[in-house]
Amino acid sequence: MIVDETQAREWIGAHDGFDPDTIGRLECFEVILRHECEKQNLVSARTLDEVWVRHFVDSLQLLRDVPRETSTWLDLGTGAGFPGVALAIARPDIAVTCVESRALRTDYLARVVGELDLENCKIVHSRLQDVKTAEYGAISARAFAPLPKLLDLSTRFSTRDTEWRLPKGRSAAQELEELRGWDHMFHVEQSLTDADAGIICGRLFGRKKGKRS
Ligand SMILES: C[S@@+](CC[C@H](N)C(=O)[O-])C[C@H]1O[C@@H](n2cnc3c(N)ncnc32)[C@H](O)[C@@H]1O
Repeated sequence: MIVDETQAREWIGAHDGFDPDTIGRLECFEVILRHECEKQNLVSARTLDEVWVRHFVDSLQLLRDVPRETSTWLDLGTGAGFPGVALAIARPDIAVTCVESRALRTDYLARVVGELDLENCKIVHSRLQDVKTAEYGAISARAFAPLPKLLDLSTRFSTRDTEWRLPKGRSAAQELEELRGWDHMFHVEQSLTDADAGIICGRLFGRKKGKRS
């Protein structure tokens, strides 16, 4: 378990799958995030004492067991940049598309992308419902929507090979247990940043025949 900011930095710095500039870019991202938090409500105030654990590691742990050749990633409701922008920083070889409906947030996200020169990160200002359908190698969503609604909205971006990574906090096991009407190979993985939190991981094959809920 990663419990403090020092451990979080060490975990990221020691990760041989991440870009060598990851720590430096995350430091720049942190500066912009803190500055922006004085102007708009982006993350809960108490998590600003633990940005590296609660946001950076919490985002980057989603790369665990994602095949190295994965080249496209869709992040739903990116908000302050999590997990989408953090993933784009650590993995410049993945084209990350971040969808966010609120203009104040996408203006800020576009500034982050510009200042960090993140050529692999595309910010889409739109409701997810209005985004053009395309297939992605991986899909993530943190604090976006309850699982059935999330799948309803985003299954059109998935193939049978798409890796889903859905941090769900304490409700992960229950949300998965209660999911009905979908063929999937999801399971819950323990979060590295919170002993009580889980991440729904795996693949989605589509709706069960004849089911609508
Ligand atoms: C609770 S925040 C989570 C933000 C970020 N993923 C995080 O974990 O820090 C949910 C975000 O999803 C965005 N959102 C909600 N519904 C959306 C939709 N239909 N399409 C795109 N973005 C949406 C909201 O504007 C908000 O920024």
